[in-house]
Amino acid sequence: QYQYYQYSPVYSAPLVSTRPDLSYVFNYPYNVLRTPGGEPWCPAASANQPPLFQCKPAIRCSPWFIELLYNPWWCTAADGSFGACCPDILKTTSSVARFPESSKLTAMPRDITKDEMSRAVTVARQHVEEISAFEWHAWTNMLAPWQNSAAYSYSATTYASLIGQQEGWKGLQSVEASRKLANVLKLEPKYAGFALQHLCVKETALSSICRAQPACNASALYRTYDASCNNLAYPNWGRSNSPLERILPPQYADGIWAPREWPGLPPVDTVSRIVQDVDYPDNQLTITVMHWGQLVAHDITHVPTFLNNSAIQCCTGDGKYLSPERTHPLCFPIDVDHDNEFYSQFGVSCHDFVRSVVAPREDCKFGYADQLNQNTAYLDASVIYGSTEKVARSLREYAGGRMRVTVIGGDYVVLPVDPDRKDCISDEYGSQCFVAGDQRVNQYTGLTVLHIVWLRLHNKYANQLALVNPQWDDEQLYQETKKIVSALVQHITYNEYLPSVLGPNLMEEYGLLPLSTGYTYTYDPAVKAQITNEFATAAFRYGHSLIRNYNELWLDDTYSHYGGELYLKDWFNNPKVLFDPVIFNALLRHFITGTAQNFDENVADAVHHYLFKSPYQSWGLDLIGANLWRGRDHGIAGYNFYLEACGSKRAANFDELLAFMRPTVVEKIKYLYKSVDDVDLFVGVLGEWSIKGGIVGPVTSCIMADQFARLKDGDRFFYENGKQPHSFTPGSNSPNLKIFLVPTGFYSVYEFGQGTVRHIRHSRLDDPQRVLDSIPNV
Ligand code: HEM
Ligand SMILES: [Ca+2]
Repeated sequence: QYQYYQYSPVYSAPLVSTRPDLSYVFNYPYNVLRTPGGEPWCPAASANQPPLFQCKPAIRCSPWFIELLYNPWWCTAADGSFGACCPDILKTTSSVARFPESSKLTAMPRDITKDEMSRAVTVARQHVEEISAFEWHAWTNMLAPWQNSAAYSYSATTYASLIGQQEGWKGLQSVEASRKLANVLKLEPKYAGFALQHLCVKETALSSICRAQPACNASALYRTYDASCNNLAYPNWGRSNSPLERILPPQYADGIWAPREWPGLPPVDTVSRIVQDVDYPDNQLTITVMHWGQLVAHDITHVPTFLNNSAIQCCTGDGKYLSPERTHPLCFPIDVDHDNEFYSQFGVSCHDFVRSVVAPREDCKFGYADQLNQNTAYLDASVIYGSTEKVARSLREYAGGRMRVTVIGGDYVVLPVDPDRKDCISDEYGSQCFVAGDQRVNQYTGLTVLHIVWLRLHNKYANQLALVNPQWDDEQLYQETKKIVSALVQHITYNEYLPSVLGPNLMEEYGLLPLSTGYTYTYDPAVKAQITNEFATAAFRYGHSLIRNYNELWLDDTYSHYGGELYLKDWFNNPKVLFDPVIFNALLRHFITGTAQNFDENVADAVHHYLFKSPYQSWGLDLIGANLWRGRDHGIAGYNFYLEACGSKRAANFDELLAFMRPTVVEKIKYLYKSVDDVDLFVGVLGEWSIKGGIVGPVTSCIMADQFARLKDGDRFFYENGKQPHSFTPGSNSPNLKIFLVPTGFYSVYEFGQGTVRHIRHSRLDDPQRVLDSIPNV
């Protein structure tokens, strides 16, 4: 029943390997290293034999989980706990910046006159006003998705916040003006988006759309709410509501913003139909790997969709096309094949889909469209605290450094409920939505549970800090706690999550492994810690393959009372069950013991056919189709181009893809795509062979490792970063200091982060009961 990862027969190393990997560590003759009594022991430190091995609490050896699984090397750690022998990481060096920004500026065919420029701007503005006017038309004709439809829930979790909307309308003006200019200059699509970058928006009537640079306080001890000023030279880098970065230039049909759509490109529904729901539980990963991935995704990226007065409707309630005059100009509905095995049962031919918000370009030049990231790009726990000052402030209690909570029955603590947010499905309790640092908190019950755990953890630490630091006021308690909590989120991600996904070799190569002791000094202000479009739109959506259809509910800690299943498809955008502590605890138990689905091209029906299904419908939307369509909406180039960017040769034909992708996928797509260059990037993400020791494949891991190297080396506040005014101080045994320092590497989350679900692998490395015991109630 269990599947092992499928490694490529041909291919097993990272695409570009410029530095030695750590595999020699595991060729170490460990089985000779035993005491005469047969007890395993760890070799002593030795100068000529780095890296040094040590017996540590097992969780600190989690980057080497796979090696430990096959070559168990257990020992007793100094604190008497169950330990493992693994290398010490004393220094990391990153090979980040693989994708140096290549200047693709092409010459302008001729100069443009002031008059032509201002005419283009005027026409663009008129066009944007017409779009706006449609809103009024939609409003008066009651054109909006029905509140109990999948389309409505989809919009509820993806629509733009107020700032996102404002930036979006600015971005739209710049994009529309670029389109007009490309027409005036008769620029070919291939060059238009580049040539126009010679022209500054600032010098036109649109100058007010350009974002100002905030003034920074270089000695500030804490992160700003919106991540501005993290990079002192480029204070807008990684800031919320700024444009995504790109690894490769886009391939828009018109060179500016028309979706990647040309003759021969197969409909995304046809491509999505190669995906099936086959139940292969993973033999190594708990379902927490899936959840943690989603939480990380929601910390670092949220590309919202357009919205004005209300949610935008693109199809009728029963999945048919609207007439053109009733279709919103920012709709980009998905065509469902008439012979789709699933949707044809319900006569569905149209899936709601709204285009992503575009932002004014970072340099405020004209040119191709870049999409907006509404969240802070840094892994700074914004998923818990918010990505803007307004949201962050609305979540604080303003007493004792704590966050607002809802307390039910005296001691059951959940997230605050927002009486103004009416977009969740819930009957018994009315429409009750939780609020958190990220807007998508209600998307799925499991995700909401993680939000609650972290909220409680914040308040637990704030209370502890207040005890040892009675002189601290609310502000200092909040900021110090937030600093510790964001350090934990980073540590868990780099110590436990990423090694599972990328494998230890790539972790080493990109300098991503947490140190065993001391600080890192790899912070480099030239590293741009923005999220890449390829990462958000394709690579990091790999996690959709790990989703399972249901959670098993065990009602007590001895796992003897089974309470049935909680089906994902029944609980989208509906947090109602979490008002019951029994369900909350049962879900946590499942996080620890339940398996994720195996990573492959099979995806759970819960998201492939029932995404955002409401209780009043028998079908939902298709996340796989949406991922593919989103890639085209963002103009993401084909998989083949990323093979090249990651250091390989482009595949000349479909057979050459077999070195990178599983034959089960290649055999199907070769009949769908005309050219191997057309294959959508997300198809490659799902279809690639796993790299050794990791989950994802060669190109996906290349895009992901680059991203997480940016988020480490480009983050001035990265928890391990030393020699900064805000750096954590090293650990100390002094009782007063112990709590509020996160000494880099000296403590693992195991010792420090009691109360977090940070349990990535199966029980070999950890004791589930201990994790459960440590989840704080308050
Ligand atoms: C129950 C689980 C999940 C559900 C229901 C879900 C649903 C969604 C939806 C509806 C979108 C927006 C699609 C679009 O319109 O483009 C999305 C985007 C995304 N998902 Fe998931 N997802 C889940 C789990 C995950 C996991 C496990 C990961 C990663 C490990 C992940 C990573 C992402 C990323 C990176 C995006 C793009 C976010 C952005 O930039 O706005 N998701 N997901
Ligand atoms: Ca963030």
